[in-house]
Amino acid sequence: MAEHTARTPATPGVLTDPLRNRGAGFTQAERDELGLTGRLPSGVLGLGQQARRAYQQLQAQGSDLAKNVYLEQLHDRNETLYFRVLTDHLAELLPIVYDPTVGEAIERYSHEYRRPRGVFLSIDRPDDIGKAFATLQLGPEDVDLIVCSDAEQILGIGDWGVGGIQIAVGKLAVYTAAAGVDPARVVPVSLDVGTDREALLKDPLYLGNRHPRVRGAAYDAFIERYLRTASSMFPRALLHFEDFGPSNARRILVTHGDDYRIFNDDMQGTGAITLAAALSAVEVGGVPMREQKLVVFGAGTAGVGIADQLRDAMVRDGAGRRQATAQVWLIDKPGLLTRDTSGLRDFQQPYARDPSEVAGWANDGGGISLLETVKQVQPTILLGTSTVQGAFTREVVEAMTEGTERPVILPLSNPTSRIEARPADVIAWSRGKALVAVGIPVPPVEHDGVTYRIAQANNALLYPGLGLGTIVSGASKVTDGMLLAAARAVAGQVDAGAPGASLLPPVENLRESSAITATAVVEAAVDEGVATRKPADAGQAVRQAMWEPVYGDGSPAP
Ligand SMILES: NC(=O)C1=CN([C@@H]2O[C@H](COP(=O)(O)OP(=O)(O)OC[C@H]3O[C@@H](n4cnc5c(N)ncnc54)[C@H](O)[C@@H]3O)[C@@H](O)[C@H]2O)C=CC1
Ligand SMILES: CC(=O)C(=O)O
Ligand SMILES: [Mg+2]
Repeated sequence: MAEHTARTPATPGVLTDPLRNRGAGFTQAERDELGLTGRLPSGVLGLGQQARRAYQQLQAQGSDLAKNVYLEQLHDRNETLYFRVLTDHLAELLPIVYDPTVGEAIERYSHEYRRPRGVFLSIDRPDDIGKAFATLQLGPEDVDLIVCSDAEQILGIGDWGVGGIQIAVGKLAVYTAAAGVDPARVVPVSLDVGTDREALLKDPLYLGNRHPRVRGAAYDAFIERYLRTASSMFPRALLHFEDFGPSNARRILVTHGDDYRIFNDDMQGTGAITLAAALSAVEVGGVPMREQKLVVFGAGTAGVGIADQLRDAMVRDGAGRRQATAQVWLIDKPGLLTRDTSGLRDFQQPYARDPSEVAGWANDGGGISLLETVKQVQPTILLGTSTVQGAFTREVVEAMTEGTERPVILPLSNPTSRIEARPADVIAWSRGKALVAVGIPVPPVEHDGVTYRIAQANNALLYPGLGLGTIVSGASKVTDGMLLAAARAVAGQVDAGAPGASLLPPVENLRESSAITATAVVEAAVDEGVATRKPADAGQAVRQAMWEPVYGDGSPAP
């Protein structure tokens, strides 16, 4: 077979650089100037026309996964066009580029693979971290944000090895579409430490490291090296951690949170968006925050991250710290967690109950159940972060409704196949009393003549604004005060009191909502003394910083 030689016809670089490529959007003058003469059909389309054509092509795809793949290919060809399509149809396309379809794309990564996006760092080649980042050819001032994942706990679907790069890509797409974070200044990273999923290890097409997950000192050293290298090469970058396993997620944040500008979305972002939903619910339900009683079903990264933030909110509302901690009950695989539960993890310990307190509770030998706990405790809030579909049964919801006037029920597990209860069932079983939020987009529910809009308590409603505020303020870290400010800003955008009203703002308004959240975060960063930039008008600074999907000269596209 003939080898390609140096005489192979070249594709002009600008057509293969998604950040600069405009395809048929290049004007004749631009084509001449950029060496594209004769390399495109004669017609010149405006960005709006290109976006309409791309949207039509998208509609022709036969499944959500095919739409995700189509959009990723567009992303790799022309980022401005990709983001124009995404922002024009944000509510419709968020579930395609992000939760829940991104879960499928991750599972299918090695099979659907077209071309790489991001930086792939391997635990087998730790010396290459700096070299890999250097290939980006970006300077110390050029990066605002890096999202990394080691993919041990992707959404609710577990360990997906190198496919986890797509959660970093998806999270970054949302940062840009929802909050205008500049896509030229972000980097998705896969931290490939191996995988424990047999099916991947045996799959001949699997593209990641073909060995079990490396744990212990070698893992910690790899993470530390990543943090050191990323933050010394890109000192302004916010380092977002996504979908790590529970013990690593927490340990990394606790160990390094004071030294690096780290944000863990599954703990902090999820905690803050759930706090926002709870703040809205408290307005409706009338029970003050300091008196809330929270049962967490699924006491992992997200569940305990949320518990911590709700406990802190109770303390700020006047409860003593011990008291507030005692108003949280954690349930995991062994049932209600008590101090004598074996295998209790360190972050669960503060909430473990005294065994004498629950000695008289029903225990079938398999532990104290969710239903028994709800009956005994009469909680005001029930949280699901377990990945166990259907765990919130009719009996559980009815017991919640008997115990409190307006129960707050939050089945937050993703994707759809993992949700603890369907919102329509929760509304029906609670006779319209429950205040509900879930992790994925769901249509409104009709019950007894009322239309219930179901809030999407997904961290995507909060982290883009939080990240933008962190970038605009140049905050040296993400403080609890910034998280609280973000939660309050999100909650402040809704009036949850009207019948059937949502607890959180709609995704349709995400760009505006993120701007409001980012402004509050900038102000909090200044107040907390961590801002390195202190704009006189935070709102104006945020809006000016928001990247728009338009071509070069910034003029609106036809
Ligand atoms: N809505 C949102 O914004 C977010 C939702 N999540 C969702 O929350 C879920 C959990 O995620 P992570 O906390 O990251 O995972 P994780 O693995 O850290 O936590 C899950 C916990 O549920 C427990 N669990 C499993 N089966 C159980 C059972 N039968 N009974 C009681 N507990 C059980 C596990 O032992 C573990 O402690 C996922 O579905 C994820 O998609 C996570 C982050 C954000
Ligand atoms: C939304 C998200 O971060 C998760 O489900 O893991
Ligand atoms: Mg996550």
